Formats: sequence, structure tokens, C-alpha cells
Amino acid sequence: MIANSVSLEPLLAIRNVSKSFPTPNGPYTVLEDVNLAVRQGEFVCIIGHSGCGKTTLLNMVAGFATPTTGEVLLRSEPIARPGPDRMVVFQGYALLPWLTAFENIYLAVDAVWPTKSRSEKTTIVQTNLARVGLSDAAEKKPAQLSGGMKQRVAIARALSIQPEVLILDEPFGALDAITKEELQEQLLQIWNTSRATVLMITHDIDEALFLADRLVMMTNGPAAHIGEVLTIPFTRPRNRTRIMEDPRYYDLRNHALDFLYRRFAHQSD
Ligand SMILES: Nc1ncnc2c1ncn2[C@@H]1O[C@H](COP(=O)(O)OP(=O)(O)OP(=O)(O)O)[C@@H](O)[C@H]1O
Repeated sequence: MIANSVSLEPLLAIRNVSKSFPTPNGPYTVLEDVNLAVRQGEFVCIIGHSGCGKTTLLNMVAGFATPTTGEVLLRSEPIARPGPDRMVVFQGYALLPWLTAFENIYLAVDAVWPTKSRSEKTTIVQTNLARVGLSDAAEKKPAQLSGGMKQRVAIARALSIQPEVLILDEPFGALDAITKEELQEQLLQIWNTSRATVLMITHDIDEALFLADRLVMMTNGPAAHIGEVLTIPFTRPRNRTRIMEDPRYYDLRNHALDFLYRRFAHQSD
């Protein structure tokens, strides 16, 4: 079971992190005093109202941005820039429309391992397309793929790089409910074999309760911080029906709903 393989040492440490952006009216503090330690192999979901700073936080883990104060450490080293040890999958897929699924992934593999032979790189691409069930769609371009298939290609591309940390920014937000559930199950299978540490933003409490080891709940901005962290106790491998029959599921769900819609209600939601 994956829970047994989780190391006790934090792989990732977010320490006293604040982030401000300059504006014409002075600095705008999005995040203030955010602290989180993530163990290797953990699956962590982050939830919070729109605009509270979830993407800003994960951008600092990805290395797209740096904290204004505090530090983000990977294996005790400050994260200063993006790197192949951390891959991001966005809601909008970010595939190049003129390339096939195979070519989109190959491009990333080639960028990270330019010295590998063409056949080695081809094997990596094919292996990861197979992991997401898309071997038959290798020669299709994004316009010929459904939203769920595009997101599978984006996940296969991220996995091809064998990242230590997989950062998922609301990856299933644009998908219909059935496709979303299929991809959640596929993601859990992939996570189980890849052993990657996953940080995933979601707006969906049920998704977080199905996927995550812990659910990080953020307060509203400006100056948002982590309000509470829920530990999700369901054993793995997880079965959706069994989880929904577990009375703890409703306790956790109600607790998260109370946090989001009563204690930290947001006017625009
Ligand atoms: N580069 C920037 N310059 C100025 N303000 C920014 C910048 N990036 C983000 N912000 C502001 O920071 C706040 C947090 O944005 P962020 O995208 O991190 O929120 P979020 O929680 O991910 O939102 P959503 O759930 O809607 O994606 C917003 O008010 C946004 O306008």
C-alpha cells in the first residue's frame, strides 16, 4: 500500500512564505505566512476560494515565481527556477496544436534528455502514452482529441519527465463529471506506480476526498494563509463507493464545506 512507502522526511518545505505583487497603489499581499511540509510520495490537494492565491503558491513550488519573504525548499535546497524535477499540468492542457500527441510529448522528453537516442526517447513517449490509455491516439493532433484525452496527453507529457513533484493546477476543472471520475481513477493508478509527490489544486471537495492524503484549506485573500489541513484517512487502493459509504466521508465533507462556505465564505461564490 502506498501509505507505507511514504517517507517521514519532508521532500518539500514551504516556510513562512509571503508573496506580494507590486500594484499602482502599492504592494498587494496575496499570501502571508504560509507553512507546509510535504512528504515524499504524498498526495496533497489544495482548496480555497477563487483568487486566494493557490496558483501563486504552486508557482513558487514550480519555480515560476519566488517568495517575497520566506522560502520554498525541495530536499532542503531553495527552489530558484523551474526544473524537470517538478512538472506542471494546467487546466488548459497547454499542448501545441500543430503537433501530434506523440510529438507534444517527444518535444518535452527531447528538451530534458537531448543526449538520449531517438529510439530511447520514442520508448519513453510510447510507455507514457500507454500509461494514460492513449497508445491509439499517438498520431492525433489536439483538435482531434476530446478534453479528457488532451488532459491525458498533458499528464503523459509530465510523467515522461519522471518528475519528483507533479503539480496539477485544477487539471479536471473543464471536464464533464464522468470523464473527470475516469481521470481521477487513472491518476490514482499512475500515482501508485510513479511514486511522484502530487500537489493538486481543486475546487471539488469530493475530488480531494477521493484522491488526497491531506487536504489543505486556504483562507481568503488578501494575505491568505493555510487555515486548516484535513488528513484523509481512507485506505488505499480507494474505492469511490466504499468511501461514500464511510460515515467519516460525510464528517470530512461537512467540515470542508463549513470551512469554505461559512467560516471563510466568499462574496462572489
Ligand atoms: N503577477 C501578478 N501581479 C499582480 N497580481 C497577481 C499576479 N498573479 C496573481 N495575482 C493576484 O493574486 C491573487 C491570487 O491569484 P491566484 O491565481 O494565485 O489565485 P487562485 O487561488 O489560484 O485563483 P483561482 O482559483 O481563480 O485560479 C489574485 O488576486 C490575482 O489577481
